[in-house]
Amino acid sequence: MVKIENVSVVYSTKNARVKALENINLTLEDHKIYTMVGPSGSGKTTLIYTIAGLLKPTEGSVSIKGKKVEGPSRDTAVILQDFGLFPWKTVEQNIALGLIIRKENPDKLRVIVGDILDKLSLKPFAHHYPGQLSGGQKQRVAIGRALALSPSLLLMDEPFSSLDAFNRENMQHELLDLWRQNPMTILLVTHSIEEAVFLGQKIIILSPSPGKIMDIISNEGWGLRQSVRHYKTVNLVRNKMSRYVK
Ligand SMILES: Nc1ncnc2c1ncn2[C@@H]1O[C@H](COP(=O)(O)OP(=O)(O)OP(=O)(O)O)[C@@H](O)[C@H]1O
Repeated sequence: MVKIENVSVVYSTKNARVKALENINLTLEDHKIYTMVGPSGSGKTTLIYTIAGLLKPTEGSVSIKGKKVEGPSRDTAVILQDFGLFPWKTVEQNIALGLIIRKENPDKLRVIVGDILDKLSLKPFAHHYPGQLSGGQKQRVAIGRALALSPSLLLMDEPFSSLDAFNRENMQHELLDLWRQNPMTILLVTHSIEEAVFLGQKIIILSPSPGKIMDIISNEGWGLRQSVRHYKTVNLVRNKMSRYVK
C-alpha cells in the first residue's frame, strides 16, 4: 500500500516560489490500477517524482508498505514520457540495464530478459538499437526494462502520449494483459480522459495549480472501451474537469 500524507511541494527558484502540490492525501491499494488526470501544471509529474523518491516533499510524507520513502527504491519503477532509453545500447541491453546495476546473476539475467522479450514481442528486435525502432516498440522496451525488475509499484508519466492512435490503443491493451499476468500497483498519468477511463480502476482528478485532489472516481467499467459504462464515466470525468478548468 502506498500512503501519501499531507504532501505539499513548493519549487523555489531564484526569483519565485511555485506551489506545485497542496496537501495531497491519497492511498494506493496494492494490485490496483490508478490513472491520474488534471490540467497542465497541476502537479501530476511532481506527484510521480515524489512517490518515486526522486523529489522530497516540502511538507508531508510518502510511505510504501509502511516504510517512509527517502529515495528511489528497487520495488518502484518509473517510466517517463521520453522512454529514457540509451541510444547506444541494444534492445536487449536496455532491458537488462536495471538487472546489471542490481548485479543480477548472469544466468538468471538471461532468463528474465528472454522472457520479457518474448512477452512484449520484442525478440526479433533484440539486437536493434532504439534509433531503429518505432515509437510503440521503444515504449515496449521502456516497459520491458521496468518489468525486468519485477516492481511492486509502476509509475508511468504520460507513457503513451507520443504514440499514434493505433499504437496507443495496442499499448493500452498490452499494459492490461501484462497487469493481468502480474498485477502490480500502477499509477499512470495521462492527458487523455478516454485513456484514464479505459485503464483506471480508480481515476484521480487533480485541480489546477497548485494541485489538490478534487475527486477519486471508482470505475467499474475499466478495460471495456465500447460500453455504456465507459462513455458514462468519460462524461463524468469530463464534466468534473470542466468545472475546475475555466
Ligand atoms: N523544477 C521546477 N522548478 C520550478 N517549478 C517547477 C519545476 N517543475 C515543475 N514546476 C512547476 O510546478 C507546477 C507543476 O508542474 P508539473 O510538471 O508537476 O505539472 P503537470 O501536471 O505534470 O504538467 P503537464 O500536464 O503540463 O505535464 C507547474 O507550475 C510547473 O511550472
